[in-house]
Amino acid sequence: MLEVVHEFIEKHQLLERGTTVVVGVSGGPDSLALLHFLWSQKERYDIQLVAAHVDHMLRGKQSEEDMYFVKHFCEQRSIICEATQLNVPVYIEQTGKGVQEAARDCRYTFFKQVMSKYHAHYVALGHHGDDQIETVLMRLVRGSTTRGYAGIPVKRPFGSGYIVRPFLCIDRRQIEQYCRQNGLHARHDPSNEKDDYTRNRFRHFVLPFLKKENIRAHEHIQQFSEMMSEDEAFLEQLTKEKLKHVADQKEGCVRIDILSFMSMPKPLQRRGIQLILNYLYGNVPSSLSSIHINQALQFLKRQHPSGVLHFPNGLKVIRQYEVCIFTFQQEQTSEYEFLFHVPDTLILPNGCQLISQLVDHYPFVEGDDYVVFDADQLRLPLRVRTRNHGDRMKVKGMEHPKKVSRIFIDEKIPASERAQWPIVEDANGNIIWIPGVKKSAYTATNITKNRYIVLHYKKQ
Ligand SMILES: Nc1ncnc2c1ncn2[C@@H]1O[C@H](COP(=O)(O)OP(=O)(O)OP(=O)(O)O)[C@@H](O)[C@H]1O
Repeated sequence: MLEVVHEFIEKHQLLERGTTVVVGVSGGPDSLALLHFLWSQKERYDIQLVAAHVDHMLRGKQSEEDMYFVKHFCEQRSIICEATQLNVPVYIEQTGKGVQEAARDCRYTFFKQVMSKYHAHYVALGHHGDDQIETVLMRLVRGSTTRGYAGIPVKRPFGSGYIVRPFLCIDRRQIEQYCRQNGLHARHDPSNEKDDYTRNRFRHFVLPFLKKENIRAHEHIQQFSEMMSEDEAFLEQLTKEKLKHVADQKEGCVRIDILSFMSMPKPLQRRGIQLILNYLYGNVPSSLSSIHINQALQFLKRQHPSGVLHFPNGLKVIRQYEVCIFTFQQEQTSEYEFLFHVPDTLILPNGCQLISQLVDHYPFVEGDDYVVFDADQLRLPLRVRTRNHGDRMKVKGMEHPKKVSRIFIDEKIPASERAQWPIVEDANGNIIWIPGVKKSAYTATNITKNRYIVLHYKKQ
């Protein structure tokens, strides 16, 4: 086992000579073996060690005992130990995060503090080859991004240096063997047994089958993960270069030229969307998934020239003809004007739809979201646009045209929505309908004909 790990460290340049390594030690077999391994090899690598342990205060007395266990283990070997108790339950209450995510947040913040205190270059963690199998399979089954399918990275930037995982090349069985050979009696975390965590179900049901097929399955999955990471890094770089020509970003807003974007090869389109989302979110929310990337791609491809997609945390994807804008900005001042054919479905920048239909009898539809016109009286084509200064409409049942601005006020349309509200006019420039608000005098009065145009305003 030792040689395999040495080769792996060498291959990925996981440890630089003369540096300090913080080892995250939970007290379980994996991280205890890692600490012991690096301690026994510290002359070979010329490294200083600091063990870092976090009691997440989730398992009462038992997790406190884990902390004393790690401290004692380090004392016996003169290893510096930084141990702390962090109140994860309170953090969960404050943030509403899940237990695993919350514990991880707290732990990683502590690792950064320890790193900075000791000017360390590395945080070494005890993830191993079986963790890798579980992670890759779980992501394939649940769906993830291309970067996600690559699984757990061997080395990634973190704080003032890197997180490294020297044990990804070996599996649980080899670690247990190492523990036995070196007389290491690790602590036992009962939450690893429960089948109510997805990971544990993969561990208990899928892994034994794979190991039976091939005892070295972890090596192959690790190779797959490394190949995926390399391919991904290359394609991401390529995407970044291409994006420079089709997108521009300013003040938390990205604008892309749709035609040029869609002329990029498909694998770059997908990564392009991912990069834009990474850039805008900074920390991509967990509610964002590959489904959103697919949605955005479909949205760019479809026939309709306009519309809005709503993504988590208030991010909007707005399509306006040949341009698509990704933005968190609330106020969209942009005016619009669209031709509105019959029949057609128009998706408006406010996310609502306008649907037109030609029917052969008078439809008895009610409310301000529907309007019916006599097809022989209406001058086509229709247009849908935002309001203009001085707009007036002949309101049904009123003698004089009424100012559109007055109608908005009387109908209590929120001021913030008026600039984006659709107004429908005929080919003569007469306003024939304010969808969802008011009908005009141009609506059909004779109900015995056989050609009517029905317009429907479908709110989100
Ligand atoms: N409470 C903790 N304090 C410090 N480091 C931790 C802690 N929990 C996990 N780690 C680090 O993160 C790695 C992965 O954690 P994970 O919870 O997936 O595994 P684990 O079951 O805790 O592994 P181990 O056998 O090391 O206990 C651990 O191997 C260890 O390096």
